[in-house]
Amino acid sequence: MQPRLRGDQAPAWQALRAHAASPVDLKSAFAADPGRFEAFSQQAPQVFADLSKNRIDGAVQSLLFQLARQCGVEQHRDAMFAGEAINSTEGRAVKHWLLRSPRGASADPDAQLVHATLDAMLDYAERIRADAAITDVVNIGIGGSDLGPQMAVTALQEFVLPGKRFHFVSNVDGHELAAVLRQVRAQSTLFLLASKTFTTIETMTNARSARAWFDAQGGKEVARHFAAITTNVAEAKAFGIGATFGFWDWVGGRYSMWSAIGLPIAIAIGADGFRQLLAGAHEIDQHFAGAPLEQNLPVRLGLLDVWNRNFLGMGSRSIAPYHSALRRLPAYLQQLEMESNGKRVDLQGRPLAAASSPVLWGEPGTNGQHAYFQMLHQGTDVVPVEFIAVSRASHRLERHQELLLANALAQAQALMQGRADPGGHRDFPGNRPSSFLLLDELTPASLGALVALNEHRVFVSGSVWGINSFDQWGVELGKVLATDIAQRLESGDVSGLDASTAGLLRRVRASG
Ligand SMILES: O=P(O)(O)OC[C@H]1O[C@H](O)[C@H](O)[C@@H](O)[C@@H]1O
Repeated sequence: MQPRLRGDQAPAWQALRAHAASPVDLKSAFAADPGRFEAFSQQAPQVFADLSKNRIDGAVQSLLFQLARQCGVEQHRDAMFAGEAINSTEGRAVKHWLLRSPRGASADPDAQLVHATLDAMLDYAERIRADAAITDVVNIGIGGSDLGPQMAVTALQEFVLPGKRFHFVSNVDGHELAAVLRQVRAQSTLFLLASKTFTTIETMTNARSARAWFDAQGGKEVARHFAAITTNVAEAKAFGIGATFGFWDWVGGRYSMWSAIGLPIAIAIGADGFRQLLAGAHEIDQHFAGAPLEQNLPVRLGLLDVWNRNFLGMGSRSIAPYHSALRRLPAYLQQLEMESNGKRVDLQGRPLAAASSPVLWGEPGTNGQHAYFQMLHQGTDVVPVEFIAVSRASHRLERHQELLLANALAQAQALMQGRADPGGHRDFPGNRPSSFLLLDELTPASLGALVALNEHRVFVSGSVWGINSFDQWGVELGKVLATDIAQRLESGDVSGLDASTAGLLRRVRASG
């Protein structure tokens, strides 16, 4: 692939800077243009998006599309879908999209393998679903081997098979595993050991402790109670596990819920449900691959993220899902965006001249309103908010859904409009941007689409920033140092350590 132009070196960047010097005032923009909502909203597969409450106008939007074209975002996208090794620092292709490509739809050489593994994984999931003796499924994994399955099983609780409980153990903190082990019995529990590398210290420690507990409980038939999901099948076999499901180095951890890492989801919602999740994501893949930039929602969202970050100087984005089942979505999106785009050098290893990933954070609405929305309305920092709402509820309780949706709409309106009050304390400045994503219903398909939409928007902003969104070297140093410190905690040796680490280590040992 041709080297691409980094966003800050593209001609459109300077033109956007000029526009940012006199940015849009939202209230006057709505007053001046009755067509603003139509112009800045769109229905994409499964997801409707209203971007009109962002501080953009037609000129900014078209410059952003120029920026994307000048940076070669389309060629970069096409290279990903062609299976090129765009994860250049690891020399890997990026093909999570292939995991949701329907049988026969892709000519990629790995397509058959993907479907054979998917079939085997879904068969296994159906067998576990039919096995009434298994009442508890404990997923042991961290990062991408935890957040996706946990987020999706939580989000799709309405679709979860009654009679099975799902637990997620990620932290090396033994309190987490101990709390789960107190609730389950060896003979009725299935442990899923999920780790792309099968070397992650948290997961291996939890896996060994779970296995020791199982043996101590007199657990029989280990192969029936432990399964593994990994790209490192040899290591999993060495652990003495029965069923092992593989995936491949071209699936990034944070992009892996579509692979066998999704096994807890498949057990929870069944093979058909899992296929719908994949189908929803595939709809967005096709949209991203084929829609013109001007009507391409992941492109529009990714460019908006660039605009807010680089031109309006907004350092964070708040995620506000107005559906309590989406409560793990902010955590999921944190890894997706911040591990992908939290980089400070470009593809050639040169320091970036412009800011990259914002900080993502958030809690479900309406809870957040009673906690930190104060800051969103009146704080000194302007934080763009992404509202995610679902039109139809799956419960029949009266009034709740209307009130929930009314609050989502009202918060977006209040951020935009503000309210003048010369008293100071009661003054709302307004002109605070937000986007509003709307799903008709929360289903496996719409969740799949929502997640894929976010994957691709992260691709787009990362592409404009000229970074590798698919490596994560920044997590390595802490892991190496923790291994050294773990040994020192045993031995008490503080030689060569900085004074702070040495002092803390002594204190921890003295009170431990
Ligand atoms: O699936 P594993 O190999 O156990 O990795 C689990 C997680 O840990 C790593 O440190 C990375 O930061 C994540 O991207 C990854 O998802």
